Amino acid sequence: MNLLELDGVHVVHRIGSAKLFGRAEVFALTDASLVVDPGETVGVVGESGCGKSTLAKVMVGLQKPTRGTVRYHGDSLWELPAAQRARMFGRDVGMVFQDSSTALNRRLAVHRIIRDPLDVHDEGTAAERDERVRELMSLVGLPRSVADAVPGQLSGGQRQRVAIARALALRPSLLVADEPTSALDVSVRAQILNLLLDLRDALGLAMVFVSHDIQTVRKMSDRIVTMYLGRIAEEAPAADIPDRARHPYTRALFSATPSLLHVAEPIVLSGPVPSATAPPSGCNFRTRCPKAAADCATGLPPLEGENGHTYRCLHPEVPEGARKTGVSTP
Ligand SMILES: Nc1ncnc2c1ncn2[C@@H]1O[C@H](COP(=O)(O)OP(=O)(O)OP(=O)(O)O)[C@@H](O)[C@H]1O
Repeated sequence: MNLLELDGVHVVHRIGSAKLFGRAEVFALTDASLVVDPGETVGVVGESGCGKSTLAKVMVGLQKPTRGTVRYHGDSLWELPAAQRARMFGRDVGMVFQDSSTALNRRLAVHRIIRDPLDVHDEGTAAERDERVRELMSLVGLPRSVADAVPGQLSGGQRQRVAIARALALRPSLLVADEPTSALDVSVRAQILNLLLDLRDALGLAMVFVSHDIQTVRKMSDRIVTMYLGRIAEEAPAADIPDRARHPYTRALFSATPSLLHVAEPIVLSGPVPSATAPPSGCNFRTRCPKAAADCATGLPPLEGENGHTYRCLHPEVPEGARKTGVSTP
């Protein structure tokens, strides 16, 4: 059974006021279907505003889908009673956010922050909780000397270690990390990424790793999902990305880093990213796609592909030819 399954999930935000300038709809996530299996790492990558954080929030139950189903261990989460849903998410899914300086309660000492989920879920005796906090601090490489410090007294890297310890307190099966290193100094990033990899292996965690840094996503992930303007463009085993990528957006994203995708010239996308309030009809990438044709404007491209490598594109790249010549012609 899948650990987590998203089936046709849409998230639409209604913004504005009917009295002032009128209401608008923001299509933050459109028809997202995705499975996370026990023990695997799924990397989610895409430009700013493409819906990565929305997808992460849906996965941890912080965002209710406007439409579609989220199943955890086969149970449809939003059909469960609220208390049961909260218990399930609280216990079995941990989340680490981008900016630990705002995600952690700045008035609480480190040991209280890490202990909080144990208290909320009434886990063990007081002595067992204290012991678990000591164990978690050691697991994430925090010295005992910072147990009484408040977040403001810690370095950015130490704060992120506290956030990771708290997320792991209840021994979750899944850790969702949303840009966990983008607020950190470059020198500290590798340490936190290595820590996440070590913890994943030691604890057998499934992990969803969200980032706009494609190099990092590629290093961390078993499978990679590329997102564009609220939609999943392509999903593939990490070994297929970028060389065997079929969606032009995936290739464009990776061609910006020549060490990852060798093309004669980077594929420069034309025009701005359209607004999420008025995404283009048909394939929403067509207004910037080097391979766009007239048929891309009508209807959502069907999901194509096999063996865990799927994409939505009517004119996909042909990997062999593409590897030799860059972007192939439509
Ligand atoms: N609460 C909200 N109300 C209105 N619009 C929202 C809300 N949350 C997100 N959005 C919009 O939904 C879209 C997707 O946002 P999201 O934060 O998921 O993207 P992202 O890929 O994580 O971006 P970034 O990399 O910049 O964090 C964007 O257009 C964003 O402005």
